[in-house]
Amino acid sequence: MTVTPSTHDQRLLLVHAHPDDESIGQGATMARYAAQGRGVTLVTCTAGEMGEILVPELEHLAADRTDGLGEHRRGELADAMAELGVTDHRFLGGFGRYRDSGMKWHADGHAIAADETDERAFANADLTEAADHLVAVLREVRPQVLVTYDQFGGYGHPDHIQAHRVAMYASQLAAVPSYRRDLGEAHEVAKIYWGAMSQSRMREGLRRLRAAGDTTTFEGMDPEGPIPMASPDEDLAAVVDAGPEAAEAKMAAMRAHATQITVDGPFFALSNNIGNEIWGVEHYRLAKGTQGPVGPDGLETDLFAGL
Ligand SMILES: CC(=O)N[C@H]1[C@@H](O[C@@H]2[C@H](O)[C@H](O)[C@@H](O)[C@H](O)[C@H]2O)O[C@H](CO)[C@@H](O)[C@@H]1O
Ligand SMILES: [Zn+2]
Repeated sequence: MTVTPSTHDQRLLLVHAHPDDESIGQGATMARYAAQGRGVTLVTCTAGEMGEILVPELEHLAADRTDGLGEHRRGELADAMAELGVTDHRFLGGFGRYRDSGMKWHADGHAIAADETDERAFANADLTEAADHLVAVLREVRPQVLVTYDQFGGYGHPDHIQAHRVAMYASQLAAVPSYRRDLGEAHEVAKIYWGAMSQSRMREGLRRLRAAGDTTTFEGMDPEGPIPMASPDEDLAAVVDAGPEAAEAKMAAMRAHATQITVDGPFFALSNNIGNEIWGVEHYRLAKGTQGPVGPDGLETDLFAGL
């Protein structure tokens, strides 16, 4: 008799660069899988120390002032995990081991991006050393499914790109029995997915926003023109429609990241205009493994399909 793992034996591990990425990218999937009793582990590579601060009374936490934003976002992340029902969260190498590298085009003008000599910056980390921290977690948790960014980090943030590289490299190293036996017994992840945005769904959402008279959200983007950073349908392998409860949990988790996401910002404009259900639908590209049973659209509806 083939013994198939119950949902309680199924484990998903996600690798993200900053607190907030997990909720934005896969918050609904995380909430649904946690509610189903599946194991959900989040590894966050930095504490987001270099982020902007959208809450005026917290501006003193900025990196070039008290540098307290990382600790504050640690709390935001804990609140977001509580909203999603996720109980296993780790910082890569421990809290503060790797620092947010910043971005050159910081919204309020001062470019607080780490330079290439800043050894604390995640983007400058030694790839093998960073991957080894993740090898230890992969060999401990032994997930069947791993989720991270594509090679561009979704939109090109250096920490996202580095998180992709660390996740993909660590998944290979973890599977080699003779590699770093001190980090645990070898484990091969069966399926790896990259979070993705559906070009057709984004186009549909933009059309509805513009039809509802909203010309400011994603200003300048033409619904009939190119949709940056989105994947054509033929590149997608899975769509998780996590349902309304998970969508609400995802929105609550995004709200928890209050220094990064404002409820009147573009993240919420879409749902304010066309309904919250859009947040419950999350798309994926398959980077490793075999696509399991699919629906009429040619997409899996579950990341453990076929396992
Ligand atoms: C979603 C995400 O990856 N956020 C990152 C990103 O934040 C952006 C950054 O502060 C940029 O300067 C702003 O213009 C933009 O609006 C923000 O989304 O980069 C931050 C710094 O590395 C990081 O902390 C944040 O989590
Ligand atoms: Zn990020």
